[in-house]
Order: sequence, then C-alpha cells, then structure tokens
Amino acid sequence: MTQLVILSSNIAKSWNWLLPNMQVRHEQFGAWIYFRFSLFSRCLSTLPQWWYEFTACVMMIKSPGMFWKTYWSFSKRCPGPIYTEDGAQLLNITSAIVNMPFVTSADIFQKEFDYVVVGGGTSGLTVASRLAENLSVSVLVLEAGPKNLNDDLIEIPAQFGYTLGNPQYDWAFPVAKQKTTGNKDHFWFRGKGLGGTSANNFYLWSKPPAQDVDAIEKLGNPGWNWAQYQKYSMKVETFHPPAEEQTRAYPHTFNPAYRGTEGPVQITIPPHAHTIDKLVQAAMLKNGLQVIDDPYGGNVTGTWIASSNIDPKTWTRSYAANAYLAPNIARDNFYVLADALVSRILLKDVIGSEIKMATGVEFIHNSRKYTVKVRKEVILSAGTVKSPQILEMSGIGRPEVLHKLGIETQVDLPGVGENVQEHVGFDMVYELDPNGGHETLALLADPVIRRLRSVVYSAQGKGLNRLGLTSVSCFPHSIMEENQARAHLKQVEAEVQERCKAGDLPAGLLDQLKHQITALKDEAIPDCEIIIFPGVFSQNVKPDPAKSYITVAPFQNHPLSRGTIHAETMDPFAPPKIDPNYFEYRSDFNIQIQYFKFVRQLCDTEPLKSDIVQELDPGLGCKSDADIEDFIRNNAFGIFHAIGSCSMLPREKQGSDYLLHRQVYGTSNLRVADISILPIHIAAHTQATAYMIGEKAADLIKADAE
Ligand SMILES: Cc1cc2nc3c(=O)[nH]c(=O)nc-3n(C[C@H](O)[C@H](O)[C@H](O)COP(=O)(O)OP(=O)(O)OC[C@H]3O[C@@H](n4cnc5c(N)ncnc54)[C@H](O)[C@@H]3O)c2cc1C
Repeated sequence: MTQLVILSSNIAKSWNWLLPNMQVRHEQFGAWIYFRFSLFSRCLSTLPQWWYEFTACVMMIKSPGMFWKTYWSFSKRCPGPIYTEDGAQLLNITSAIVNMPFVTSADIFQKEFDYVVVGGGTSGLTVASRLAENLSVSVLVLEAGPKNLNDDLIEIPAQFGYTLGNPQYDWAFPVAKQKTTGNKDHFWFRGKGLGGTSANNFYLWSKPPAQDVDAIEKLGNPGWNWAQYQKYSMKVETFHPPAEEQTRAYPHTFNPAYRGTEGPVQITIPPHAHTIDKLVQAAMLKNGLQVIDDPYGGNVTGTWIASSNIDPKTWTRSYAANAYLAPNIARDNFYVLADALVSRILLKDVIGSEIKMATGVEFIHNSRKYTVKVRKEVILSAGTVKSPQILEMSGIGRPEVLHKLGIETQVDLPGVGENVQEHVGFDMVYELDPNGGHETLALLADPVIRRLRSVVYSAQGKGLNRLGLTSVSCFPHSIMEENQARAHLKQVEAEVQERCKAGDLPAGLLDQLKHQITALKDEAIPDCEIIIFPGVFSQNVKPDPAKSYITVAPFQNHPLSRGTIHAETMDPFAPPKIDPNYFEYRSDFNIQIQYFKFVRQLCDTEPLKSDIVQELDPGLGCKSDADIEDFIRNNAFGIFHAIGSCSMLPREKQGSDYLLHRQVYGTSNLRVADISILPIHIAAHTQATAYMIGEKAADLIKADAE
C-alpha cells in the first residue's frame, strides 16, 4: 500500500500534465455514473427523466454509499448500451464479452495445455486466438492485470491518457534517472489487463516504411520484409472507408490495395476531423513536404491523415480484447486467466543436448503460487519491459545479471534485456485563435461546455469523443535545413567511428548503426515524425476550458542510443530496472534542437500562423540555443514505443530470439512474440506491428507443429 502511495505521488510529480486530464476524468466519471443511474431508473418505469435525474442527484449527495452500491450492482448485472450525457449511444456491449467463460486458478492448476501464452496484450491475444482456431489444441493465456472488459475508460475514444498511472490499467514502470534529461523522474506507461497496451494507447493506426522492415531482414532475419509484413498486417485489420460527408469536409484519400478487409481490428478515419489538420498540412507543404494519399503501403514520407482503430459501428476503441479475444473465447479449447502474474518459465534439460525444454509456467494468483504444464510451446508476450525480466528470472540471459539474481544460468544469452530503443521527443503547446472554430480536447474539461457541446455534436452525429490523433508528418532531416542535416550526418558518422575505434560497441550493434547511417542518407526514409495532439499534452500548461490548443510533438524515428532492461531481484512484483540511456549519443540530442526550430518555423507558416494566438510552452522567452537545450533536457520523454529488449538477431550478434525459424536460442519450445523482438527501430507507432507479430508468430507456430 505504502509503495502504491509513493508511486502515485511520484507519478503525479513527474507527470503533472496528466493532472488536468485526471480532473476531467473524475468529472466525467461522475457524469457517467449520474447518467447511467438515470438510465437505470428509466429502465424501471416511465416517469419523466428529470425525476430520476433529480432522485439520482439527491441520492448521490445524501447517501453516496447507497448510490455507489446501486450503481455497481446494476452496472455489473445489467450491461447494455451506454450513452453520452446527451443520449448519443457510445457503447454497445455484447453479451459475449460480459459472459466470457474465464477460468479460475483451480480449473487450471497443474493441468496441461498445448500452448501457454504469457501476457494477454496486443500480440499475446492475437497469437493465442489464432492458435485456438485449431480446435484440437488447448491454449491458455495468463494475464497479470485484471480483465478490465466493457470499461468506458478504455472503450470511449478521446480520453487520451486517462488510464495512465492508474494501477488498475497501467504498470507505470519507473525509469532510472537520466543525467541527460535533468535526472528527473520518468515513467514508462504500459497497459495492464486484457488487451495490454492496446487498451490504453492513443489508437493511432500506423505502419512503417518498407525500407525499415526490409532492414530487419538484412540484419539476419530471412523472410522479415515488407511483403511479409503487409501480408500479416492486412490480416489484422478491416478498414472502413470514411463516409461521403466526411470526405466532403476533408479531402480524405486512401488506397484499398493497402487496406485489409477481413481482420478483427476495426480501422477507420475518425469522423470528427480536427479543423487544424488542414492548416497543418498546408503549412507542411510550404515547408517542403508532400501529401501522401495512403501511408499504409510502405511509404510514409510526407504529411498525411492517420486512421484510428475505432469501430465505426459503435464508435468505440477496437483493441485486442474485443477484436481478438471476445469473438473466440467461447471456444472450448481457449482458456484465459486474468490477475495471474507469471514469475518464471519452468525448464528442464533435453537429455544428450544443451537445449532446454519449457515444461510449464509458474504464476501468482490471489497471492498464491501455481504452476501449469505445457505440452507444446510457451509463448512469451509480456511486452518490452516484462518479457526480458521473465526470461532472466527463468535463468535465460546475461550470466552477470543472472548471477546477481542468485540463479543458475540455464541459457547464456547476453542479448536479453539489451539493445533497447525508444522514440524520444518533446511537446510544444500553442493556443489557437478563438475565432478559428477549432474545438480541441480542452473544451471537455468544463462539464457545462461539455454538455452543451455534446448536444450540438449529437445533432450533427459528431463529437469530440470521436476524435483521434490524425495529423502526422514524417520527413528526412534534409527538409528542415540542408546544412544542419549534413552536419548531423557527419556527427553521427564520427560518433559511430569513435565508438568503433574504442571497441565500445557490443557484437552486432555496428551492423545496426550502419543501417541507420544508410537510412539517414536516404531521402525516401523519414528521420523525424511530428504529430499534432488536439489539446494540451504537456506538464507545463494548465488548459483553460474556454480555449483551444494544439500540442506539436516531434520525435526521432531512428535514435542511435541503446538502453537496457534487466531484472534486479527474483521478486516478480518488482519492476525490472529500465535504463533507456536517452541521448547516449550527442547527435541524438543535437538533432532535437533542430526539431524545436522546425516546429517554430512551421507554426510561423501560413495558413497555420494566422490561427495561432501564441506559443505557450515553452513560450517565446526560450530563444537561444542554450535555452532550447535546457527546455529539451527538462521536457524530453520516451513516447511509449520501446522495442529491442528481446531482439530478433543472430545469436552471435546479441540476439535473444529467432522467431522466424526457431525458438529462443538454447530452448526447444519457447518463443517471444511481442514488440520486444524488433531489433531496430521503425518510423512508426508500434501497435500495428505488435498485432502483426502476433499473426506471424501464430502462423509459424502452426507450421512448425505440422
Ligand atoms: C500511452 C501509450 C500510447 C500509445 N499510443 C500508440 C498509438 O497511438 N499507436 C500505436 O501504434 N502505438 C501506440 N503505443 C504503443 C503500442 O500500443 C505498444 O507498442 C503495443 O501495444 C505493445 O504490444 P505488446 O504486445 O508488445 O505489449 P502489451 O500490449 O503491453 O502486452 C503485454 C501484456 O503482458 C502482460 N504482462 C506483463 N507481465 C506479465 C507477467 N509477468 N505475467 C502475465 N502477464 C504479464 C501485460 O499486463 C500486458 O497485458 C502507445 C503506447 C502507450 C504506452
């Protein structure tokens, strides 16, 4: 408990920007309860609505205990459509998801399953549900977090960040203090519960450029190329084209050849187009970018409107739990246990070889330790932070790390927990012209405005709750300033050479860095991405609900810096030590200064310029290079896309996993299938790739079984 309080207060200190959101959340939550209650009342009789709303208010004030009790028991027993304050239907909960036949620990204790999947997140639920298509095998998913199903905070869009830092939904992993970012407290938010991070991410649908995927193949992973990526990725999605009226309001373009039509995850272009997007795009064009008609075909270099994983039938988040798990859970061969924290994988020697075989998994549920046995394979899908920790606690990893943990080395695999790469960037906040008609998320902070606006939106079939992160621009550094781009490339080459000479580079890293240098020289591959957040996403600005804002967030696509994630104790509840090593290379830091200047230049370009009243964060007082450096140092953060901790690489090049061919090195039936296996970073947000990894892993496992 004490730990929880300390953690919450630390998060609050370092993530002040969340506080306005959290306030909104509580207000909104109150409104939901109030509305749900009145809806409940309405189910029972035909008295006028105001009477029930009045009764609900009196009850809430006079007898909050009774109110909550009624609310909870009702909401648990009587799932149904959920409405916004104005009555627009947002959620339509299917009975399938509510009545899912989950198992208990007693059902599975010491039982044997063909496949055990560790982690019911983005990749984990994908691989598990595909494996369970074969009714002759049994599949068990063990998820550390709660079910969190049928939950408004997850399913209703536009609540960006509302679940972050909340232990019911989020791990909020502490990060080792970084000298290069002012020794501040940092946290890595990651989803906890069914759906994993697909349940608490910002539902921007994004795929990498073809060259980034092909680079993974060149690093020693045959078959890991764009054609394969696209094949599996399209299997994940069903794209719903924008409605005609949407296309009239905004010139959306897309190419059906690049879009899946039969996958479980529902993708669409959010119907509430953000008015600023057009202006940003026009300003980007003046700064040398081109519009991309469809960024899902292997070319993302330019400015474009992103799709979101929102289901247009219900306008709710489409994510791993409702897309992959819900439609399949009724299968007799599919078992899921939530609140089951896996502590280690049980291994035994394969007689006559050095290979280890996974015989089962140990987990903790309701404070008790259990084991399950596995017949065929264990699939580790616990994400970038937890997958290496579980491997290490099972005796697989760097001998010195295992030695510190006090356990015997089962497989000497120095790549585990190394090669961690994260997209790093910062936020700049601008206040928009009140006469520009821009409605941004700050408006939702005021309950009165929220109610008034929602009535208007409802009449038009729109609403801020149907907004996504849509404005994306990806570009090579040369767009910003040719000379600076050249200087950056020179510095990168010099730094890599210096490390090489000093013998500082671990095996295999030089290959990766060489690829990165080639990518930097290639104008078709982006080096920087800028996204526009429709509101305030910064710890430094408290939004005024009567105003509208944008946050402009640039980040580096392919940083040189490499971090580590290692277990520090054998306590499975303790987080591993995350050391992202932000700005290990000076060039990674210096280029951020150019991003800062480019954002200012962009916001000073018409037609965007005229709709901006002022820069609020950091504000024009931040002028000199030293000021800018200071700002970046104090505000840079990892933007939630860490990869690499179980890199898919040849063993002699610090690889942990060789997913495409066989299992984790030194084992006969253990694989990692989550975003941690990417050996080199991609110019994309990572969820579509995590799903794609799940799809591909399932196919490989099925093929191997045959
Ligand atoms: C705040 C935020 C916003 C983001 N926004 C976007 C976005 O808009 N677009 C995008 O493309 N990407 C986004 N991402 C990134 C993307 O969502 C993730 O990279 C991706 O979902 C990771 O998938 P995964 O399967 O590797 O891990 P996860 O989905 O995190 O799954 C890991 C699962 O394992 C479980 N687990 C962990 N340890 C154990 C254990 N010991 N025992 C049992 N279970 C365990 C976890 O609880 C979790 O459910 C965002 C990420 C964050 C944090």
